[in-house]
Amino acid sequence: MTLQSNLTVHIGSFTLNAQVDVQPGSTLALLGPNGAGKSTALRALAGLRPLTGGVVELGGRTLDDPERNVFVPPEHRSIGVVFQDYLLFGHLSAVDNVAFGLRARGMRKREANAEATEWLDRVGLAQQARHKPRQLSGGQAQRVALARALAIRPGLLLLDEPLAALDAATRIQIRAQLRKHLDEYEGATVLVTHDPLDAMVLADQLLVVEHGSVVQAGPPAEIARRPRTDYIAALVGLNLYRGVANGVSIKLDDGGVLTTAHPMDGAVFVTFPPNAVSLHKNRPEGSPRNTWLAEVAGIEQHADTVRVRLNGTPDLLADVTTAAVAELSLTPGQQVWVTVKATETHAYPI
Ligand SMILES: Nc1ncnc2c1ncn2[C@@H]1O[C@H](COP(=O)(O)OP(=O)(O)OP(=O)(O)O)[C@@H](O)[C@H]1O
Repeated sequence: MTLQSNLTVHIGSFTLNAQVDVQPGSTLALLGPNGAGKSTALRALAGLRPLTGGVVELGGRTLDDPERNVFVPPEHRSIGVVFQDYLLFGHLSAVDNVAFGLRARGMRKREANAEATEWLDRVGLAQQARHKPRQLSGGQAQRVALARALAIRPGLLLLDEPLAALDAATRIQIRAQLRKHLDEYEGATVLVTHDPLDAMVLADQLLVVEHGSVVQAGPPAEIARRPRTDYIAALVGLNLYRGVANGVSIKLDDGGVLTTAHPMDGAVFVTFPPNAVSLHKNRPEGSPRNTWLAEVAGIEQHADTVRVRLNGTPDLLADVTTAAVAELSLTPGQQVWVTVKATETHAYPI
């Protein structure tokens, strides 16, 4: 079913305002920092938090419209949910958990059990059908919850941080399986995450929410290539600036000038990846056009690179090797020369 919604929710001083539309067979990820309003959006769609304003329509049916006094309670919406806070019923076996929604919708016990068993088989848990939730691993419980949500053949599937509680190895495995189930699922899916990798792997569309508002929407690759806020740029690991282009020269709004390879005019965003930055003790000779002096503000060790935060005009992130850190004997407070080739920068209109 197609989801069309315009969500306005007030909670105390917080306001969520977001348009969330998803086509059948498609997955939209809501991505954003803590407290942005992602879970609030999901709860509003599920009917667990009534709208203050706006509308929720699923398959042409109005589920919530405060202006017209329409509110369909959660159990009467064709919506399957996998939420962290009520993953499974502890006293029911895996198969009874999956059968629960079918029974609640009037299916006879034997039929519901047969369907539930099929669903458990589909998520690879036929052997665990009689297990209680406490006898399941985190990953298994997650799959039972997914089977329970899908068993009712909902028009809309809502997943709140479906992989957050899993350890790193299980996460990779469950992420791939979830992708497969979402590919097979014919309804619309809305997924909440603050892990960009989950969003990139699982979703066809991203909606980035900050402070209760949508700051960017589009396909994941497009958002990664053209981030519009610092949060998104940091998430996808890019340096991002706003400025005004005059040919290949871009005067940055917060100070500094960058040279880019392709001439442009007017207000632009300009980005370059941290691994395109070189650091030097002395001003390099015959260096690229983008050369400036900056001060090391922080050094963080990542898997196989070191991310260096630098204050300058402009500030930036640089990814360098451990060897380079040692060679430059980088320490916070130290001054270094920064270079970025014009061909490594990417500018696009605002
Ligand atoms: N029951 C509540 N009472 C008061 N404030 C609330 C309540 N639920 C949410 N909020 C506030 O609403 C805002 C949005 O919260 P929400 O849980 O939707 O964010 P989120 O993006 O899902 O964050 P997280 O990633 O931390 O789960 C926050 O500022 C939060 O403090």
